[in-house]
Amino acid sequence: MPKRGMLIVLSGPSGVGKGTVRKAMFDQGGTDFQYSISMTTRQPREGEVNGKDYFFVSKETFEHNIETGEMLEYAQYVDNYYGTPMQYVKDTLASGKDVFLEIEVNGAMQVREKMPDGVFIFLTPPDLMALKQRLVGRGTETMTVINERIHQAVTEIKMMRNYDYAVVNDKVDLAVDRIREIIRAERLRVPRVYPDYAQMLESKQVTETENGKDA
Ligand SMILES: Nc1ncnc2c1ncn2[C@@H]1O[C@H](COP(=O)(O)OP(=O)(O)OP(=O)(O)O)[C@@H](O)[C@H]1O
Ligand SMILES: Nc1nc2c(ncn2[C@@H]2O[C@H](COP(=O)(O)O)[C@@H](O)[C@H]2O)c(=O)[nH]1
Repeated sequence: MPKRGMLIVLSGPSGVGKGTVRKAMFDQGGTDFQYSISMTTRQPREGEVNGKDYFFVSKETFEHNIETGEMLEYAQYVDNYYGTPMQYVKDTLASGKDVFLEIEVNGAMQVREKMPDGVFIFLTPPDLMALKQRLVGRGTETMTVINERIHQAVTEIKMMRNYDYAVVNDKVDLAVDRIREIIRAERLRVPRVYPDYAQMLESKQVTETENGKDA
């Protein structure tokens, strides 16, 4: 059976640069993360492609998927549903590949409950003014929605303490380097949950004794 892949969860307020940092990291190469495409009821932005940026679905479809237990996590964020389809994450991790989720904080905490062996990283802006400038600069939301997202950001930033790591996105390249360092270190750490190495070593000794190797 292949070793299970690593689950990386990147959260942070809307506009902090999660997508930008993730794309820069993937473009640089040297990592082989499988990006989990989220499902949402929000309307596609100009240039967004169904099945690449998101699975864009109706509210009815999303709610059906919740009822049938197909979502690993989901949240309502500023009037829309966003969530992670479970099957892709499960299958990909089981095949030994690493999975990258880019999701907001309430969803991330649901994942943490279900998969505590994941690595949870919170991307922060240098300050709220920079965050607002990034959202305005992106030009994808109305000022009303931007203000709602900033309001939400204040609550989200307070949840940073529930993460394993906080990374400041002051400069994209620096943020990428910091995330790479975290992943490098995480690959060396004793697993938090599974497998239990101590138990594995103990059971190996017993097996070897049973096989007469210690005799
Ligand atoms: N370090 C940075 N310095 C300046 N601008 C940045 C930085 N990182 C990202 N940006 C810009 O900020 C805007 C928002 O970035 P991005 O769309 O990646 O954010 P996001 O966190 O993925 O947002 P959302 O959660 O809404 O999808 C973009 O216009 C991007 O170019
Ligand atoms: N809980 C989840 N949050 C998600 C998911 N996919 C994206 N998001 C977050 O939603 C907001 C808004 O996104 P936008 O594309 O409308 O700007 C942002 O914080 C995303 O990270 C998901 O699957 N689950």
